[in-house]
Amino acid sequence: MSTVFLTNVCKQYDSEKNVLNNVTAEIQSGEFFVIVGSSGCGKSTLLRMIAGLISITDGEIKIDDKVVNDLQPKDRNLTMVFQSYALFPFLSVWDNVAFGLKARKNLSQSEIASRVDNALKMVDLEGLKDRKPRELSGGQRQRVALARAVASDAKICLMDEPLSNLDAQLRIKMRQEIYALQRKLGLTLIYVTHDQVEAMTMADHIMVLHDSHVQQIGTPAEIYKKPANEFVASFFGVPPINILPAVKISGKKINVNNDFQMQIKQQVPVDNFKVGIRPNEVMIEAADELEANASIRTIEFLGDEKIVYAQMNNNNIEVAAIVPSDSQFKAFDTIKVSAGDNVLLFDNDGINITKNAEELVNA
Ligand SMILES: Nc1ncnc2c1ncn2[C@@H]1O[C@H](COP(=O)(O)OP(=O)(O)OP(=O)(O)O)[C@@H](O)[C@H]1O
Repeated sequence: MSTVFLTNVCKQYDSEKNVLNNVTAEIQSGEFFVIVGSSGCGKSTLLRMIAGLISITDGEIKIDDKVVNDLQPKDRNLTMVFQSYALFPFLSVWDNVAFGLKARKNLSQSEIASRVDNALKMVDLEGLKDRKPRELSGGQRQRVALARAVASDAKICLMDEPLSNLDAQLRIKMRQEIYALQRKLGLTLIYVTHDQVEAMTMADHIMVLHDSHVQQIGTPAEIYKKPANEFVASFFGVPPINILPAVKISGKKINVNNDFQMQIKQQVPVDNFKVGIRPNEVMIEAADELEANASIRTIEFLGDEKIVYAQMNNNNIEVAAIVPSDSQFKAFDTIKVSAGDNVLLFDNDGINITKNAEELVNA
């Protein structure tokens, strides 16, 4: 077992403001847990506190039933993979992997050799064991860092943006390799990234950090379909969800951005609010200037589909719509924008006030 419990963890560096406030989470043994958020939101700080590399200002970190607040990193039974790989340039691949094991002083030569050989086999690097890091590609260097984590035999592995130095294709490949390795070894993996696609594709659970606070913890599907607030809704999805101001007309009928009216599935408890419409829920049709409520600015061709970016008539708001790639829209066309009823509703503080899909069935 290797479950990590965070309870009201706070961090304050020198300034008065807390970088992190009351972070509480339970990271289950054997799960792939992703911490995501924009640059500077405190992801690395949180990971380093779990590792024991920096102290926590307040709160408690527990691994299984042991409070580890004051334990040295080496006594926490975890391993860490950094963005920079942290390899020794003058040591071979084999020696890089063996280094941490030799430093422990409690392992025999043969135990070390068997662990290193096994780890290199796991990450498919047996053939390159005598090379120096400079003789490896970025992906291979990343694999050496992974082999080090595998050889350590720790059940908790912390990774800080491990793929950010790799090109897009290699990132996808390594993503799959890390995922497979995590599953095979049953590791509790805590993985930091700012990349929402990495988070969505790999995580069992995602923690979204913003503004020094946890915004939401949930499965990828929960985070995408039932975002806690406007920030979370906007963070996930490419292109991002469209957010437009709306007012209630009567019952379930609303006016969106003073550009179009629509029927939604629920009553809204406030008169002014916001509607979130994913680009695949936006409908557009050609319209003459009298009928139109938007005009097309640019179109991006993506192969099977196109993304149309249109300027709404009111409030200078741009809306993105996903349309089939054979549709004939072009820049500067005037169009009529509308939406299906599968929308999210946010109050003016950005809190999601959409009723659950289950409730909507009977609403
Ligand atoms: N040693 C330090 N002393 C003072 N402030 C720090 C220190 N380390 C980080 N910070 C500040 O704490 C905040 C969070 O930093 P952190 O590196 O944890 O963010 P991050 O989410 O990992 O960002 P990125 O994605 O850019 O790496 C930032 O405002 C940063 O400037």
